[in-house]
Amino acid sequence: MEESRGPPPRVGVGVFVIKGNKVLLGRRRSSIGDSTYALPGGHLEFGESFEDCAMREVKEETGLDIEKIEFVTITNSVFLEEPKPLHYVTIFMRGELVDSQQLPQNVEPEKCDGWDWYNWDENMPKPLFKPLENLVQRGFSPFSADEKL
Ligand SMILES: CC(C)CCOP(=O)(O)OP(=O)(O)O
Ligand SMILES: [Mg+2]
Ligand SMILES: [Mg+2]
Ligand SMILES: [Mg+2]
Repeated sequence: MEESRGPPPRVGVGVFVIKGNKVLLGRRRSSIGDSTYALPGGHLEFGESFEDCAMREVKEETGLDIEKIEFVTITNSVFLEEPKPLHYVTIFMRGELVDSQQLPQNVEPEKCDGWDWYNWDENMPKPLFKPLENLVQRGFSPFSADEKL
């Protein structure tokens, strides 16, 4: 049995907040993926559904209220370049603004440099957070996803 080279995998939830043909991204300030561009999202907490976690994390981080939340895809990401090795399974969800005019707020400036809207398939900011880069590498689009849990 191979000895463990890091802590047990944890579960993250990343949320594609969709506005027209754009998605919301922010540059992380974190021990994990510092200075990389990521979706709003975070750790799945005890007893939470994927939908509840998506709604909570988006609200906590951007102040946005989202609806029509659905599963889109999943990644299995091992972080070996971080200060300590980490392993995350990330559940990706998609949601739409309840109020299409609502503006994102940078509610946790200690964790994020700020939020902005980007076209998914062109001029994406770099570098992307590893789980998101994994999706780009495999040609994923949140606009055409039809993967089901
Ligand atoms: C590392 C990632 C895949 C899961 C955790 O995301 P996060 O660091 O944004 O976590 P929180 O928003 O819960 O602080
Ligand atoms: Mg969070
Ligand atoms: Mg987060
Ligand atoms: Mg959290």
